[in-house]
Amino acid sequence: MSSSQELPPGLIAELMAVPPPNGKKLAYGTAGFRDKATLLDSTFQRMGVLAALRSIACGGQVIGLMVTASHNAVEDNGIKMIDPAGSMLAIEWEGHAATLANARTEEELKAILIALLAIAAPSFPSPSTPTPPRPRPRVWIARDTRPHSHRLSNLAVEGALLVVGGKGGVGASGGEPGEVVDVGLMTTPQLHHCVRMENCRLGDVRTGKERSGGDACPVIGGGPGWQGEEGYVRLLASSYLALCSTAHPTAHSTAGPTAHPSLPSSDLWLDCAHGIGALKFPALAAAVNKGAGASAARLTVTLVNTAEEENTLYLNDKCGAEYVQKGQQPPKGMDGRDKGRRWASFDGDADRLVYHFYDQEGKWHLLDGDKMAVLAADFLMDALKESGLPPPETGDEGGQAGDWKVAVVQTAYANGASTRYLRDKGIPVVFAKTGVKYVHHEAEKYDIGIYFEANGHGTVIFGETMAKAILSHREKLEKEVVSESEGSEKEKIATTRLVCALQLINQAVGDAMSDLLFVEAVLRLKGWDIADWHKGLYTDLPSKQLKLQVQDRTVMSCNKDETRAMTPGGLQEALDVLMASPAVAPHGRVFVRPSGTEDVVRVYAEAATPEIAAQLALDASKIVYDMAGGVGVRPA
Ligand SMILES: CC(=O)N[C@H]1[C@@H](OP(=O)(O)O)O[C@H](CO)[C@@H](O)[C@@H]1O
Ligand SMILES: [Mg+2]
Repeated sequence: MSSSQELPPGLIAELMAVPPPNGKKLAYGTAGFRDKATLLDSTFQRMGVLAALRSIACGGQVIGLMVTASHNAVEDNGIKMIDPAGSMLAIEWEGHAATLANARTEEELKAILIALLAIAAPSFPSPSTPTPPRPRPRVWIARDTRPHSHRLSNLAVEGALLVVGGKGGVGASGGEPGEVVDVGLMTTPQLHHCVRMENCRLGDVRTGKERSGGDACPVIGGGPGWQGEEGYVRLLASSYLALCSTAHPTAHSTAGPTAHPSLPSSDLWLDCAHGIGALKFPALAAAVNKGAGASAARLTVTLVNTAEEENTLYLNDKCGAEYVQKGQQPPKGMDGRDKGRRWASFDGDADRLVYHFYDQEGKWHLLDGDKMAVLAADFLMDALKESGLPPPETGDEGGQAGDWKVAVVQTAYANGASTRYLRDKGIPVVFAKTGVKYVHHEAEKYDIGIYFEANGHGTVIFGETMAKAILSHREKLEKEVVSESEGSEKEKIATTRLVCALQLINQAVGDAMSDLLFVEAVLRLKGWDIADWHKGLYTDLPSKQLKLQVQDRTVMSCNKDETRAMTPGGLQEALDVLMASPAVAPHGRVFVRPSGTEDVVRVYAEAATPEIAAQLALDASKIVYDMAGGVGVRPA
């Protein structure tokens, strides 16, 4: 059993010297800890400690810490942990994070730290099972461009060093100190990628067995040096270019977009939300254009709302994916002169993406996460059908390729029209609670799980069996004697498209830069520009989102997919009356839920017209205000 003697010397004293914020119960929410930056010193230091212990628990694999508050205003900051596979922190450790962050006395700190050490590195007292050597912990820390991110990142580094050792300290490993690397400015998805790839390269650190060279990752297959930020750029640029090159010969020519007016213009306007995307996208675009030459794959990007230096003060201010999607409005820097231009918006840490444009009549349109989910699902289902991929090894004869499990995961916020479109095309749709960890976890249950929350956070997850099947199918096709049949050419193109998608799309987490390249490639392959995409799939039902403050949002609870409020009693019944009214039925729907990232209750309504949707949202807000303890001015 571990005891306080096992704790690194001085650890408790160091943590007691930086107490948690008064009167605050910290929760590790959908996106880690997130609050006003001035309240988080203790939390950052302790997350450094926790990351080192998590690394020991994971056998010395790299654990990531991302310092960001994503789409929140600049005065906020936050920190979230990245597990060895580049995924979000295992849900069972979220509780440990909250207990450690909220510990106020020496006893509370000792209790949680000893418990964590026992989990991370159980010692076996009996001589027959000698305690295995404790792995050397490894922690990588990255940050976004907020003015306070660097200072807070240093606190996390110091916290990690208290456990890892270094600075002359003896690491928890008892032997030589581990490693704490400040990898500096990165987008959140870049750190997810770097953590995943480094652990793929390391192989099983317990045995020290390095993976054979080139096998960068069991899911996306071999490839020279896809580790690190440079590897990230190399992987995305090469797979984007390979995807664009699968255009059917008749559709594209190397003469560039002007050769085929139906092709999208290579011009793209990118609203960077004054965030990290402005610093990181140019390197990716340069790598793309180095390989694109004058071909249709070329990207001519105009950056708007940039962040020239590290401490931007206007992060997400009247711009960025959250502002555009929630407000259904163009970002600053865009106006009616932009008719027909293809615009995209990142959020502050470049893990969310939405598209938008002014049509020739000067009307502004949003293409949100639902539009990307449907574009991706359409494209990948067609590629799967045309690839000739053999059915999964189901053990019984006669399996059909249709046995691969593909689904689009949506949340209650998905526009009803998108759900209808997918189901009408025979593409399975399942629902999950709102929050990246819920939809990501649900998507992992499928061979291809597609999820894009309406706010633009999303990705496509290929299961390992599916990924291996796609890669070996391509290998088989490449070895086949070149057959002139159109069928085999079609199979090759479709299979290559699946491989490129597998490698281009960030498998670890929603990634605005990776998603943008995927959309740009698919638009080129379909010969669509943004107006074609907007009208080529389905027409959104008008919708409206509101949020209001209540005394205590935990009085509200919802059912499994958050489409109905379970408490407070009577509230859902009142909403049902609104939805049953002749003016609203049959398309109108409204739901309310407590936010997991802000101290608000969110309201979403959609209906046949913008006016009905707005009125429905307002009437629902009044019911929430009256029945769930609204504060401030009653909605009117
Ligand atoms: C309506 C909405 O956009 N909700 C967002 C928001 O969660 P809330 O629990 O609604 O605050 O932040 C989450 C983390 O970024 C994201 O996953 C989710 O989609
Ligand atoms: Mg974000």
